[in-house]
Amino acid sequence: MPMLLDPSTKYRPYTPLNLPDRQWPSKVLRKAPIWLSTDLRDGNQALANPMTIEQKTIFFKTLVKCGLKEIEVAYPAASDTDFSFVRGLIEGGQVPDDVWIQVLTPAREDLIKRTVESLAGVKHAIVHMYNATCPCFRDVVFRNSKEDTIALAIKHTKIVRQLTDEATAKYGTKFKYEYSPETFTQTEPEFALAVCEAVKTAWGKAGTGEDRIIFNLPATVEIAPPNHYADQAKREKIVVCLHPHNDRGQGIAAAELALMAGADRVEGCLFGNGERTGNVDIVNLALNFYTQGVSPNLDFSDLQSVIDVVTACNDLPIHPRHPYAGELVFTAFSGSHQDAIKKGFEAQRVRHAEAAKTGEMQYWDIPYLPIDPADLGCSYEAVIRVNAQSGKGGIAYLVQQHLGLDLPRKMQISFYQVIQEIADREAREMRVDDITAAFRSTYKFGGSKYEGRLVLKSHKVASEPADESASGDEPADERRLFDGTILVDGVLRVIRGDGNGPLSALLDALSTHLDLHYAIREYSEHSVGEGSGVKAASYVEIVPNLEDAKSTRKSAESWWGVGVDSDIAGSGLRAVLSAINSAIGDRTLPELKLSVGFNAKSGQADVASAIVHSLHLELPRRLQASFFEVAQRAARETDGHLSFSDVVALFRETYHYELPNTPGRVVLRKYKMENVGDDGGKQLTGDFIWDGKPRQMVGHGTGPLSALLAVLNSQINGTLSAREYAEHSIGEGSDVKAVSYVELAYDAEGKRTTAWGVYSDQDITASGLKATVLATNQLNVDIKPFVDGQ
Ligand SMILES: CC(=O)SCCNC(=O)CCNC(=O)[C@H](O)C(C)(C)COP(=O)(O)OP(=O)(O)OC[C@H]1O[C@@H](n2cnc3c(N)ncnc32)[C@H](O)[C@@H]1OP(=O)(O)O
Ligand SMILES: CC(C)C(=O)C(=O)O
Repeated sequence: MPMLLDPSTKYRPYTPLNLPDRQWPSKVLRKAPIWLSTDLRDGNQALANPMTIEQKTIFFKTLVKCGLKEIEVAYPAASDTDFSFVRGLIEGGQVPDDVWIQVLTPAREDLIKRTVESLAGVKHAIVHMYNATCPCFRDVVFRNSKEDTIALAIKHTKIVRQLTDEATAKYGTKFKYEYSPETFTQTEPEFALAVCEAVKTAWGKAGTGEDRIIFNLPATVEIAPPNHYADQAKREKIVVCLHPHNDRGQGIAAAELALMAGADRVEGCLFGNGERTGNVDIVNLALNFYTQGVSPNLDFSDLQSVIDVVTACNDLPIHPRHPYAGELVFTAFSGSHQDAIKKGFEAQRVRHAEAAKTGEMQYWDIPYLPIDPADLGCSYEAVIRVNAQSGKGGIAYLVQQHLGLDLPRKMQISFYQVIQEIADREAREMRVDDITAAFRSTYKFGGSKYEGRLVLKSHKVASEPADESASGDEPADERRLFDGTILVDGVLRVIRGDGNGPLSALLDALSTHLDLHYAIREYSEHSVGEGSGVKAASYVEIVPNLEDAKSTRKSAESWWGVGVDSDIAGSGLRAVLSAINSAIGDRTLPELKLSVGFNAKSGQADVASAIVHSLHLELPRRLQASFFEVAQRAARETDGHLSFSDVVALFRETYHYELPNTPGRVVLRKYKMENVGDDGGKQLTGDFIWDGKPRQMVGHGTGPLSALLAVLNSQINGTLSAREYAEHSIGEGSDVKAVSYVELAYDAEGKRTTAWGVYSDQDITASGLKATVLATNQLNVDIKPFVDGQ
């Protein structure tokens, strides 16, 4: 059947009230009403499977926890379950002293008796009686005249009065009386008033404060706009109570307008459960007050646990778009919303910091979010969710929240394209984990799982004065020398470069050693974290290094990279490698080939690469230079060529590195290192072998090496001194070892000779001492003759 073209032939419009001097539309709500939850009655009676006693008990406790002080707990005459539930609450002492339980009864003597019986022994109770008053019910359901209807209400009010007086005498119960002209909204207003007047007289003890009679105005069926309902909510020394239903979807509006018109109390259910389209939603109403800065006197700070109880007990879901409580209400998918929320949070942070200084109010003012989700116990996790409708702002917000990285605007755009492409291709929402994983793998960021083809293993950046001759009148900037070990497709390589800063020095090294020619177009950085754990985050945009600076700057192609490190130069270097990893894709990189000797093509760094790759030794720069000379000499002495393994074998031989039976005139067999004095001085007591003879000797110094040098210098003519010392670890976990590099200078008879010692040991002090002994044995030291007994 089609819908009617002229519905006026079937449906009568409501009759509006003519109140030309109504004032309430300009009133503002500044105080929350008295709340009554009727979840356990009106809500319960509307369920396909009414709640069990256990469910009602859990629900009741939740309502008490939320701060409800008046709770309609049952229609006790309806069923044994409802009656027993009320008895259980009272006998089990589960009703707090400041909570009034309310019970509903129709205007029938047998049912009123049963109802009041259910309340035996309670401290505070509200008996709520109803009879329908509108023409349709008078004519059809009760077949009563107006007079009969009033008489019914009077008679049964008197019965309630008598029974409650008896209960008060017996148990000391304090009662309130609530009367509902059911179907109030369909009743002639003047008749509803007449019934209420008659009931008030019949009750006979309506007073002030707790003795006020409650007149409830049920919108049993919502039939008119909310202003019409509000027009009827006038007050006269009574509690005017609202009981809105939601047939026209106006329950909230009707309650708010009627409160503006002067009502005092609202009956409703959590999340709007109840007959048909439900009762007015108490959570929604209460939080509307809250967001106007008015305390609702209810606590929904753990809203999810309330949702869990209510949905389990009612066996009804909450719509995902339900105000305040729906799963999606604090969620923004669309780009412009996300962007506005992100900007809103940033601006609010600044505004609140300022207000904290001046003592001004820190108001909540975030686009699209009328309430702080945190006030309801929700995290911001769900606020911004990403799908193909989302923009850069929301994605950047999630990266900031979850990785602590505040991406520069252009990088946001670049990463947005990555996410957009995945979301579109896979036609699905991108969860936070998807986004952070995409970020990590795009920028090779965050640990070995996301490593790229180039990985920075260790580096040093040194400075040296720039070439003065080239600098004109201005003082010359310092040049930076980059020395690093990087993993290139799994092969450790030493690379070196120089530039006017650490990043350009790295780019120079990549250009020299790996044929990668890029320039930096944009760079920014910020700190991450606070206090001693603070780190630096750097972002770079690289472009191909083209012939001229202008084309380079204007390049259409660019790649972004990010790096985090406790050291700001380190974070920049990592950011450059992150960007380079994106730029190279799967392009083939030049392999490490050694060519030492005649027509040599390999430099010091290539030879050092062979050592770091095979032995994991990151040689100090001067040792690289020294060993390079050794290698070149060896190449000249052979056929002019050294293979990769020849170079490694040559290193081992030259420095007796990890060879058995290390030869030498001086051997340190055992030692003991002790702290002496108050200034951190060291005393070394060592079992030595000097020219084959065992000797125990003691030396003092400011550290272990100087204590050893003191022993050595006491036994030789001339002086040994440490020129350079370096150390690093090799391996990981329980296999970790320390390797020490010591360069000694020997000054004797006006001549200086130098030599390196390299030693690895699980004990870092031992590695330094033994490297020093090895260096000593490389030098032709003049050992003093031993005097017996020394
Ligand atoms: C709008 C609301 O939400 S009102 C509350 C509605 N809630 C409920 O009805 C749930 C609980 N109700 C029940 O369990 C039952 O209906 C009971 C126990 C109250 C009564 O059961 P029964 O005696 O079997 O009657 P029934 O369920 O058929 O109710 C209709 C009778 O009550 C009468 N009635 C209905 N409302 C009222 C009232 N407020 N006052 C007096 N009588 C009433 C009807 O006129 C009808 O009487 P009739 O049999 O003489 O024609
Ligand atoms: C009994 C009354 C208050 C009622 O529930 C209604 O009319 O909706």
